[in-house]
Amino acid sequence: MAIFAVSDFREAARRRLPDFLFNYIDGGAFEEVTLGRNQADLQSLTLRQRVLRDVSDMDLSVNLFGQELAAPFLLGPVGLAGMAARRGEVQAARAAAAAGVPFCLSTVSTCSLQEVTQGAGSPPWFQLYITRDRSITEALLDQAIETKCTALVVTVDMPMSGIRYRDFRSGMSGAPGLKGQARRLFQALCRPSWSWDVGLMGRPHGFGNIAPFMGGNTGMEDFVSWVAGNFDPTVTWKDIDHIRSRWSGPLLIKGILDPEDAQTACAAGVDGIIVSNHGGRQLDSAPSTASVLPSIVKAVDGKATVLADGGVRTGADVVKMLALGAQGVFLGRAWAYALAAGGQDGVARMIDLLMTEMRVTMALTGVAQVQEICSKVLVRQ
Ligand SMILES: Cc1cc2nc3c(=O)[nH]c(=O)nc-3n(C[C@H](O)[C@H](O)[C@H](O)COP(=O)(O)O)c2cc1C
Ligand SMILES: CCCCC(=O)C(=O)O
Repeated sequence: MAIFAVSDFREAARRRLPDFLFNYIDGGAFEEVTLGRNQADLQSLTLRQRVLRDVSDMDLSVNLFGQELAAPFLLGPVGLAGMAARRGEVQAARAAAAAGVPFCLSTVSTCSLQEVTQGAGSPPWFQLYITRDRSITEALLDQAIETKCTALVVTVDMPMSGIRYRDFRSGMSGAPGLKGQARRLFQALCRPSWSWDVGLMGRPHGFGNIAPFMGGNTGMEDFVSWVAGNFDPTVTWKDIDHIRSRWSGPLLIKGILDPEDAQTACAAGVDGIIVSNHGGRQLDSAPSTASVLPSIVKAVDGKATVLADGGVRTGADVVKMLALGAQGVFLGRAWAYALAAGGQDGVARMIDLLMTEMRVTMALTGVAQVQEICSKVLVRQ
């Protein structure tokens, strides 16, 4: 199908992926209220059209943590994204490296940190989950240090995995044993081009970084039960202090949605905060990220770099997040859909598309430099 926008990538992904995988990527927690709010609140913001301001000298580049980015967005951590296409995270990381934007590898990727680093020719950012068995967290942290990852993102909004009814309904989880396997196999057989590309059921992939800790188990239900058993409800700010003492590079906390938590994060010495509700996959009925971003930027008061994600599907959405005070934006589903639809080329195309949309949006709002984007590009409501 012809692709012009991220919404087309989503439709192409829906057609190409087996049902359980598309719904895992596309879905959110419980009734998906927050998932809907993220996009709806961004869409409800009105941009201010300005004219006759010479916007010919356009520059999208930004510097984050001493790293030069070609555009103010990056590919955020998406677990199991690698199942969307053969050696998927390597393909996405290559597209990101070629475009000059960072790629952040999830703890629960299908390709390992080593494979992604070798495949892309440079180390990615690494996203760390703190596991119940802290020796796993330590081992992952050691790997990130050895690999010289360019930033560490500690995700803190998952002391417990959110409940996603779509995963139950599709057979991704909640249908253990043969029944679940048979359902997923049937869905894969209905998607021959995906099955051919990734190998039946993504089997050759394994579960990258966590595979060594899964005791030789390689099935989807093994993954789901590993996750359920290893996410740790005892996590506190002390764990962040510990990670801060071990990690000297840029440290970001992902999953902040409250100004008080943002201030505590600054006091813990983090370099960056990612305002995120995990793409509406954790606390359903939590506010959209766009709605809380300005109050968090105010609370942080320049003590850390504030990034944001949630519902970003267009270049205009990126501009809006920056207008609300973010210094950079993480993409989630946008790149996962593109990877599913077209592998490395799909992700490259998606990045290019967002850059083009940003340029046009900036030109029509009368700004040429990313640094000029501020609340003035929004119509006050
Ligand atoms: C399929 C999927 C898997 C995800 N896995 C992770 C993960 O492993 N670690 C993490 O920190 N965030 C994860 N996230 C959350 C994303 O990093 C990001 O916060 C979210 O997708 C942003 O919302 P958006 O997809 O609407 O842009 C995942 C999101 C999706 C859609
Ligand atoms: C299943 C939990 C790990 C991946 C993740 O963070 C997500 O699916 O949102």
